[in-house]
Parts: sequence; structure tokens; C-alpha cells
Amino acid sequence: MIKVSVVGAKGRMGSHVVEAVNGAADMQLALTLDAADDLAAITPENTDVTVEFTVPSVSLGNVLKLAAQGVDVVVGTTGWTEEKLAKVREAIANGPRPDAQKVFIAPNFAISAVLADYFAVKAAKYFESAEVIELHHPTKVDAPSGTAIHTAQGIAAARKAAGLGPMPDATETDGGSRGQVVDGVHVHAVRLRGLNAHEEVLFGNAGEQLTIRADSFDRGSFMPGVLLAVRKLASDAPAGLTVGLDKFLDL
Ligand SMILES: NC(=O)C1=CN([C@@H]2O[C@H](COP(=O)(O)OP(=O)(O)OC[C@H]3O[C@@H](n4cnc5c(N)ncnc54)[C@H](O)[C@@H]3O)[C@@H](O)[C@H]2O)C=CC1
Ligand SMILES: O=C(O)C1=N[C@H](C(=O)O)C[C@H](O)C1
Repeated sequence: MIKVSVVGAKGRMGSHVVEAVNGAADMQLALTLDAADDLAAITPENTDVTVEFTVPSVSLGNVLKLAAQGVDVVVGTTGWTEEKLAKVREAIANGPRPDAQKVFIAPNFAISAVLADYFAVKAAKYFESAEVIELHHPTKVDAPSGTAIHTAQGIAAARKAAGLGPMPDATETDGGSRGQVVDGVHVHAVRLRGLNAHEEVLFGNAGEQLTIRADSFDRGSFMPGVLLAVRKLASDAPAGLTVGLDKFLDL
């Protein structure tokens, strides 16, 4: 049995994870923590893998504490930057299990979103223009979504590797309508009651367009990916920091 603790257990995602772990025949729920609880309660003795879904402002601190306690972590919380990832690598290197500690961070656990991201990176070098639109429930605290940032970064890297220059854009005045620019890719965020988590990647050439769209209608859509990551960390995932569910899929 894989002993799984959940941090952020009272939240929208955390409560789904608790339910999913309880429903998994090979897992046993260990501790469920939320804000104000002490992470020191989670140890390698009572927990094989901790799942962390909290808020971007606290997630790095949580992961650093858990790494210092030698606990393996699956992280779904957004807000990760290269600087924050570097701190996680440092915490692993300075922690009690530098050669065995595993931390896994995924911007998105839904297979539809992971594939959309993967296909977008593949398509990027064939198009002059690319923009990302993400659409979410209005209770989401961050914009743009972690997934949209990840997709834009992937598109930008693929364009750069293919030797593509900046995208055509004659905008001279912008009151904010062109969205946030992530590595040269415009990212737009919609917040609308009734939505859950959705992303569209638009690619354009003269006279043609490709649209890649992923829709998560229900938070249950993230759970197979979360459980897959827990199982991978408890078995053959490499030690160190791994980012992206695509690393655990046969793509
Ligand atoms: N990677 C993925 O597939 C997905 C990622 N997310 C991300 O997961 C995060 C959480 O999203 P939701 O569950 O919708 O948010 P939420 O606001 O419903 O839940 C957050 C929970 O974290 C708790 N919390 C706050 N500070 C804490 C602390 N210091 N220690 C422990 N718990 C603390 C809150 O009390 C709350 O229960 C967001 O960053 C969101 O973007 C959401 C859906 C899918
Ligand atoms: O807050 C959410 O809901 C989601 N957050 C993640 C993100 O920011 O990419 C994943 C998914 O889009 C749902």
C-alpha cells in the first residue's frame, strides 16, 4: 500500500485527491492537512508520497519544508518559476535524502491538457502566429493559468529552436487587450461562472488556422494523472525534481 498524505486537503482539488486516494485499492490515506496545520506531522515513516494542492503564495514554502523532512511530494499548485524550481533542487541537494528524494510538479494533471500542450509544441514551428487563451472558473486566484504559461513557454522554445523570429503584430496601442506576453507569446485569460478549466491554442498562417483545445469539465479529470504521479514516485520515477506529466507518459 502506498501511504499518501494530502496538503490543502480542504480545497477544491485537495478534497478530490482525498476521495481519489480513498478509492484507490493500492493506496492508503495517511494525513490530511490544510492551512494552520503543521507540516512537521508528515514524515517518511507515516507517508510515502505527499500530494500538495494549495495556493501559489505558499506552495514553495511547503515543498521546501517537506523536502527538508525527506518526504517525496507530488505538487499540483501553480505559480512555479525557474527561480522557485532552483530552490527546490537546492532543498533536495541539501536535504536528508539527496540521492533518493523525489519532487514532481505538474502544471496540469488532465490527459487532455497534457496532450494539448504536447501537440502545441509540435505544431509551433509550422506557424507564423500563435496565441494562447485560457478560460477558468472565477474562483481561480492566479492568471494566467500555470498551464497556459507552460504552453506559451513550450511554443516559444520550439519557435526559437526552429529559428523563427517574432510573430507578426502591428498593434500600436494596447490598453491590455493583447494579454500577458510570456516569452513573446500572447496569453489571454477569461474568468467566467460556469467554466472549469479550458485552454485554446491558436496557430495561424496566411489563409489557414489550427486550433488545439482542451476542456476539463470536472475536477475528476485531474485525478487519474495525480494517482499516476503518486504511483510513479512510489516506484520508478527518477530521484530529483521532475516537471510535467508528459515525463510519465509514453509520448
Ligand atoms: N495541476 C493541476 O492539474 C491543477 C492545478 N490546480 C492548482 O491547484 C491549486 C489549488 O487549487 P484549488 O484546489 O482550486 O484551490 P482552493 O483555494 O480550493 O484550495 C486551496 C487549499 O489550500 C489550503 N491552504 C492555503 N494555505 C495553506 C497552507 N499554508 N498549508 C496547507 N494548506 C493551505 C486552503 O485552505 C485551501 O483549502 C491552484 O494553484 C490551482 O491553480 C488546480 C486544478 C488542477
Ligand atoms: O485553478 C484551476 O482550476 C486550475 N489550475 C491549473 C492551472 O493554473 O493551469 C490547472 C487547470 O488549468 C485548473
